[in-house]
Amino acid sequence: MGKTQKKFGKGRLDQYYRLAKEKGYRARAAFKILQINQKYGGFLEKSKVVIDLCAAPGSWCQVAASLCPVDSLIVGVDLAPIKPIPKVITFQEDITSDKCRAQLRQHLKTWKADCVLHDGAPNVGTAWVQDAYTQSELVLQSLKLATEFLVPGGIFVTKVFRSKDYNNLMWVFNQLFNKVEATKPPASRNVSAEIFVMCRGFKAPKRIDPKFLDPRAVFEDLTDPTPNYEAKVFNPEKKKRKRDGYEEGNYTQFKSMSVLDFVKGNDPIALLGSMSEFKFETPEASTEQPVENEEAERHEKPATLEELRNELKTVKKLEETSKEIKELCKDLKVLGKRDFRLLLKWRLICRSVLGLDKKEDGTPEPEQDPTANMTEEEKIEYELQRLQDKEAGRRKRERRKKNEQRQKEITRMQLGMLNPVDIGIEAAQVGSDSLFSLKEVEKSGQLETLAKGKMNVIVTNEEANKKEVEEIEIGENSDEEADRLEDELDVMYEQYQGRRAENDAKYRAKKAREEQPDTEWTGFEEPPSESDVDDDDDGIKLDEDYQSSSGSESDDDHPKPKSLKLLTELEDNDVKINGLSKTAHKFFGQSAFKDIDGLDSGSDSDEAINKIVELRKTQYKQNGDTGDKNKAVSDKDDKNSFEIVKEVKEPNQKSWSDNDSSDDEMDDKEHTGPNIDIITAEAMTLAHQLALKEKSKADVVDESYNRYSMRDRDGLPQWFLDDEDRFSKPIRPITAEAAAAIKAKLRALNARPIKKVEEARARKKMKAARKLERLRKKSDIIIEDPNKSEKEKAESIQKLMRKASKKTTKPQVKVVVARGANRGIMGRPKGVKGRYKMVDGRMKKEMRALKRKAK
Ligand SMILES: C[S@@+](CC[C@H](N)C(=O)[O-])C[C@H]1O[C@@H](n2cnc3c(N)ncnc32)[C@H](O)[C@@H]1O
Repeated sequence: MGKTQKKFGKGRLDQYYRLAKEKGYRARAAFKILQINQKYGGFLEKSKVVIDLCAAPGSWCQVAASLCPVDSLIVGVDLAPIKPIPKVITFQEDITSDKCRAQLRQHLKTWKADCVLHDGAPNVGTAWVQDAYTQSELVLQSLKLATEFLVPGGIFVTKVFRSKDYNNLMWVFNQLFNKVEATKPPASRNVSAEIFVMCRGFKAPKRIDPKFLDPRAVFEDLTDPTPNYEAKVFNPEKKKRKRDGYEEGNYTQFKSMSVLDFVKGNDPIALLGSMSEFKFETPEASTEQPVENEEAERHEKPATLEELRNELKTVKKLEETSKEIKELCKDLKVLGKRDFRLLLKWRLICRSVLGLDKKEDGTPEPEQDPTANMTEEEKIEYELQRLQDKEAGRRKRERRKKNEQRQKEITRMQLGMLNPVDIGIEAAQVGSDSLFSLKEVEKSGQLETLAKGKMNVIVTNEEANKKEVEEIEIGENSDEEADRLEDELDVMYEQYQGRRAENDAKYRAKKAREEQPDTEWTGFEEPPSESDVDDDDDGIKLDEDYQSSSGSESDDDHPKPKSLKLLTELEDNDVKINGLSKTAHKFFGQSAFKDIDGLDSGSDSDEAINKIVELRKTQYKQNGDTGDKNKAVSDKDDKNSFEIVKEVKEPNQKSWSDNDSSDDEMDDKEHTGPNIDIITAEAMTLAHQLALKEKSKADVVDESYNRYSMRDRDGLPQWFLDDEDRFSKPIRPITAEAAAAIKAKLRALNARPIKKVEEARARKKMKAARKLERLRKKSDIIIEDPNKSEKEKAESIQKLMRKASKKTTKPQVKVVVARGANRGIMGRPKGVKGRYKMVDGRMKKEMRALKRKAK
């Protein structure tokens, strides 16, 4: 594929771009210096020595060469190589290096420059590694060279960017030049932040204060010679939020602050989101990144250093300030939602210990018993309210837990994970109360001990209860707050995803794909009726997949409502059908149990299982006898598996045995399943293995029960789940044959002629056919001519054929490249006869670009 050059960025194909091409300038930047030169009285025409700093590709040098007096000296330097320009000396060097200065000196000898031009911009050349300087520093470096090489009264033209350094630079220019003016030539795009500064009348002082040319002094010291950090801590100035970049004076990504600021601050979420570290130091010691301390501002009396130290001591001493909390504070950027929640809970504790907890409106919370001033009746009411709130909180937690459980169950059902545990025994009971529940261990505070390997420590019931009570108490106070914060975090993540979707088309496409239901695994699906497919949206389809997995009988027994929602379906999960739990009922409702009558009538399970075994045996026999096409893929299947049961093939159903040879006979029209094209080496490997019977359907199903499929997603933050989905997936083996097959397939695909070629061929064929037709007609007329003898007729037809088969050659147009002696000439180039066409390297690209634009 040809590399298409981006020509539309910043509207590259503007008039100056075209004009530069026309005039043979190497860059449109040439017009900037032309316009500056024109505005300031044609200083280039009077300059006998010109230095062009950061000159590549060389358009400013070209302009200088054309405008400066004939015998003038023009020297251009750049990090990137510059192709030779007549009358210009160029070399490749970093303008900030001593080598560059030495080389300039060598070229200039004893002369001084009338004019120093500088159009440098870091990271636009090819030498990325060396481009370490910022624009402002580069300007200062060029000024340094200018001061060394300029004649008194000389001119310095430089490019600066609108930034906070702009004023400082202007200040320095004004110290060294008589007239300093900023200008933006029309050729400079409005969208660009660049401005050109015209410095005239170099003062050429005998001694220049090195500070003027020292970036540290110019960009920092001038703005704030003696920063008073202490003042910043105790009387933090209100900073304006910079929505368009880094905070002023803060260009580092790593931000740390005192943990006290976090505890006392009003917006813990914002701090958790923006900071990298909370230090266990007083704010005094962590002044590198002064932050807004609104709390301190709100206080009438700012805390003294001594008070801060005491507060920090108290916080450190707290039992809750565990090792884990300290660890979490060290790197906030890697924390997950659970960690944030821990930190926020811990913050609330610290706040209550420091007596900082205040209501939103600022009124202090009553510190003593709130019922102290109440009447007996009020006390009872208060107590009732408290208990009600407590109960509501408990119910809310329970509800959430139940929902999570339900979600888990749905996922299991969707994955087809039906095992004895799920039949009759609801998975809910296995979750949190199980013996090895880490949550329980964590709650009882034994996680650390377990992690160290001391398994013999046993928690007494009393201790565990005490801890639990404490936890609940803390939880109750902060639960609402934590819920709110959790919701906020979720919203923030959603917003982030939204922003990403806005900017990233690939991401949007991926999300859209993810939202499509997975069509490859149809499970035990019944063929959906046409109306179902047409009417229902994705959500309902999911619902129906789920429904259909319960087999066709269930359809008869319980007529399926059209828009049955999944949640409503599961809400009455406890309902018993035919003495079985709903899950069990669904399991036995699959088509595998279709022919077992006893099941529906509620016969006992032993009887049902006996029937299944019986049925399996007969099916097995049948398969063996008749060599049934639909027999299970492998005979070495596990004895207990149901694969061996003859599959009732529905016309629309696509099954694993589709790759059997019998399928060749299947009518294509009938086959309405998805036409799956094998495009990955993994899939091809699997297909080979299945075709060669190296693997059975059961193996494939078995393999799908891996550590990735049983992933517990409950309570995990979405960002984490997203990451897991991206990176934590099984690596399927591929064989060399499969890889070769896919490669060959792709090669064949690439070798296919593109549509245009195919069309051209067809046109050619059509023309030939038409020509033949015409010939036939003409020869018919000749044959039917009664006035001609047979000989004459034969001659005429032969003549006709000769004429038709004669190749018509188009007159050749000679292509002359406008290079060397032919460059820029008008009229016919020397030694060229006949038709010719002048071309240059750029023309082709330009024409293509124009066509593209016109399109
Ligand atoms: C906008 S281009 C200059 C265009 C030039 N005036 C022209 O008309 O062709 C900026 C140039 O600055 C150069 N540059 C950036 N940092 C440099 C450095 N430290 N030393 C020398 N050249 C540098 C880049 O290599 C790049 O070619």
